[in-house]
Amino acid sequence: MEKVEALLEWATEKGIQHNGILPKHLPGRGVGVIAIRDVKPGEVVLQVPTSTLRSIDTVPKNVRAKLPKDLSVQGLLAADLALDDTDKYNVWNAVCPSLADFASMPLLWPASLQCLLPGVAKKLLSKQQAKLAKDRATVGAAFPDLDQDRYTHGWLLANTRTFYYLSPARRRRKRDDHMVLQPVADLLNHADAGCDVHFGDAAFTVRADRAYAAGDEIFICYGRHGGDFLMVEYGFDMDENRWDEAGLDEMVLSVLDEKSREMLDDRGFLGGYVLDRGQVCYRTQAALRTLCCSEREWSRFVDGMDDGERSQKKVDELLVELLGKYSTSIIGTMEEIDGLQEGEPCQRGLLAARWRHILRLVQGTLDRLRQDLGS
Ligand SMILES: C[S@@+](CC[C@H](N)C(=O)[O-])C[C@H]1O[C@@H](n2cnc3c(N)ncnc32)[C@H](O)[C@@H]1O
Repeated sequence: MEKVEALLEWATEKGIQHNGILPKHLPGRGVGVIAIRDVKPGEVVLQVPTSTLRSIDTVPKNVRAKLPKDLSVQGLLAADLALDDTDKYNVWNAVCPSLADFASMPLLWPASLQCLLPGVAKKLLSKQQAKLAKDRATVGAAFPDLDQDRYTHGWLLANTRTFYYLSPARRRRKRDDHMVLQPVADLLNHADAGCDVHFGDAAFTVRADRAYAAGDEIFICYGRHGGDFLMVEYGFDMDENRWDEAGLDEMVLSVLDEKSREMLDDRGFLGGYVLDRGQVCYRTQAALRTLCCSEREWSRFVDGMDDGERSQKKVDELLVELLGKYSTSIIGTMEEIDGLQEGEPCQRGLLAARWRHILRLVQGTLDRLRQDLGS
């Protein structure tokens, strides 16, 4: 762990205070941060002065001047990371993942695995691909000699390690312009609940949300993200995630006729169907109800004037039928993944894990519905 020690020495010189914690390699999670003694709830474990951030403001003028103003901040930070040939950030860079370490990101998977992603993840991936292609073309036009892999590496670092910091000087700028990179804090891994974090004008502060024993990993929460988002944006999924959701668009849309689609589109309810650990979303209830009651009754339901009780049994029966079919198709996809040789084991493993988590959500709902229906 010499690199980590060098980073901590460099960080301390820059005024970064770490208290009772240490970065450590953790199986399956790259580098993370662990407690090295018992930590009490509320204790400040890390403080990173805002003077150490890499942001839109620290990109050298010679880089910024060559790039158009409408380039995304992610694209700009990526250009800075890829073009930087000074040794200013060497110690920090040495602890960051290499391009090969990003193998689990679906963006880098072979197309044969990408096409087996769940629908929600596929949509997220296609937006991400378009964003990268746009940034790459813009930066490539200004810096034609820039190596593509170096740019992709910088782009993925910016994608997975930026924080949102509303700096006083830039309050009026658009949301994305507040993305910043910060040393040491960028080593904290994600959990669905984690330490309390606060960005003040002077520093980013991480406080223990609970007691940690020596050896426990210290997490922060990157946001209330479901597994599809975590997989595409960060390259991992979690076995336990209270915010996880399973997308149901393909399954629900496949049974809607033209008339139902029109009714739903008119009221802004076409697509975006999900279920989580507790329930099937209201949008799904509205969509399936178009097939289970009169148009008048449906309008009253979406206007909030009818609780839908009269049509609930029919909706639940339809759901049981659809979720049953969905389970069967997920099991088929998992068997297909199992027989594949394409891509790297970590890629196939993540894809299979994602489907396993979706299947668990779907089957949990199925069990509940069957119990309610007494079937
Ligand atoms: C901000 S960095 C955290 C530090 C990172 N682990 C490293 O090695 O530098 C975010 C990346 O960490 C990994 N990560 C974060 N939380 C994770 C978790 N709960 N399980 C697995 N990987 C995680 C993912 O690769 C993600 O893209």
